[in-house]
Amino acid sequence: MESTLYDYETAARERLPRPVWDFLAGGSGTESMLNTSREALDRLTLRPRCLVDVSDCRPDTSLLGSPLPAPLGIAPMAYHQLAHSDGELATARAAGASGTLLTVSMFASRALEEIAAVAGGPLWLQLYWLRRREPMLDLIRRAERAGYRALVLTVDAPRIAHRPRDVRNGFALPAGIRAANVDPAVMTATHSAAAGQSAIARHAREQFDSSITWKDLAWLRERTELPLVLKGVLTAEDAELAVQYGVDALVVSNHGGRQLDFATPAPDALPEIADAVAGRCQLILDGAIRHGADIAKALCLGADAVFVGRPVLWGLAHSGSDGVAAVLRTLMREFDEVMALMGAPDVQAFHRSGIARK
Ligand SMILES: Cc1cc2nc3c(=O)[nH]c(=O)nc-3n(C[C@H](O)[C@H](O)[C@H](O)COP(=O)(O)O)c2cc1C
Ligand SMILES: CC(C)CC(=O)C(=O)O
Repeated sequence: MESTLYDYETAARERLPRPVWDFLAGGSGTESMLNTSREALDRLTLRPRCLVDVSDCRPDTSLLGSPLPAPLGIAPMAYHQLAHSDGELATARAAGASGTLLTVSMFASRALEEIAAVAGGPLWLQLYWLRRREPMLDLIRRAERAGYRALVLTVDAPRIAHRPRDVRNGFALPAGIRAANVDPAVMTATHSAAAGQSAIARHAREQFDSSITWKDLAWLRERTELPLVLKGVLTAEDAELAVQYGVDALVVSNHGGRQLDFATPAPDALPEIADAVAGRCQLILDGAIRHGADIAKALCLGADAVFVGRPVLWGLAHSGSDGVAAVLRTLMREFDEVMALMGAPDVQAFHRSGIARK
């Protein structure tokens, strides 16, 4: 197996058709944001403590009541079948092998129930807010019945941003890959794009409800008992509102550089958000998590856990379920080592004093 996550990236780039690679790897606008979260994490150095008993490091934790083997989950990503024909089933099997949390995208290419049948770890379901609310409520009911443990509403995508690679490639979903869980009547335009258009962006323009506000969140809150997570929050102001509206966790995220160009890099936004919520809801950081040390840095900045995105798709493209399992194992092995060498025997031992800025 490969030794770092970047080895899987190389393999995935070699294996995948160019337009698919560009869809997975690409960003919005000038693509300036593809690197900013990485740069923000790289600016942080770790401040280790010595002579701490680390003979029995405990990386385990819990998110919204679900025990996890490490403060690590899989970010929601659409259409895993683009990377491997087994799609989300392969991802769920790999995540389940270690009990890792998998967030299933609203636009998963396998059925929610099929994914639940093979998953050994906790599952959350991510939603975009559609103009037609019934298909969304239908999905929520199905997720509740299938044992999903939380809903993740993505709030940084009232529309899908201009992504130049997809536009250049006229990106549309290949035949045979589709959103397996959403009423086909709502999945307009995903399989054909005129030159100079992205089918994904056009679909979102036709079907996403860009008029929703905090009031609608209250409407959603009333319709499900599942914990509610907002993904894509980047300011203390919105974090405060989220707490007031009864949100249980936030994913501090700039959507992997795929939405607002020139947004605050998520690691830079995290401390003000952690200060604002002061433990009233749990916090997850996503974007550019590529090494176990990034998990440690996120915890020091105030996160309870991180989500990893593209590396999971690299693992899928490399070797399906085995590749995803290897990506997760690599991150956990690296985190375990960082814990020992940082003098942090458990996840509570990470504080802001554990990092310095270069
Ligand atoms: C191919 C792809 C598809 C994605 N699909 C979704 C999605 O359906 N819903 C969502 O909330 N975020 C989606 N995201 C964003 C991820 O959840 C996550 O925020 C981002 O990928 C994290 O950055 P990383 O890839 O650098 O780890 C997607 C990202 C990628 C790369
Ligand atoms: C199908 C898209 C709406 C998902 C995606 O590409 C994204 O959220 O970045």
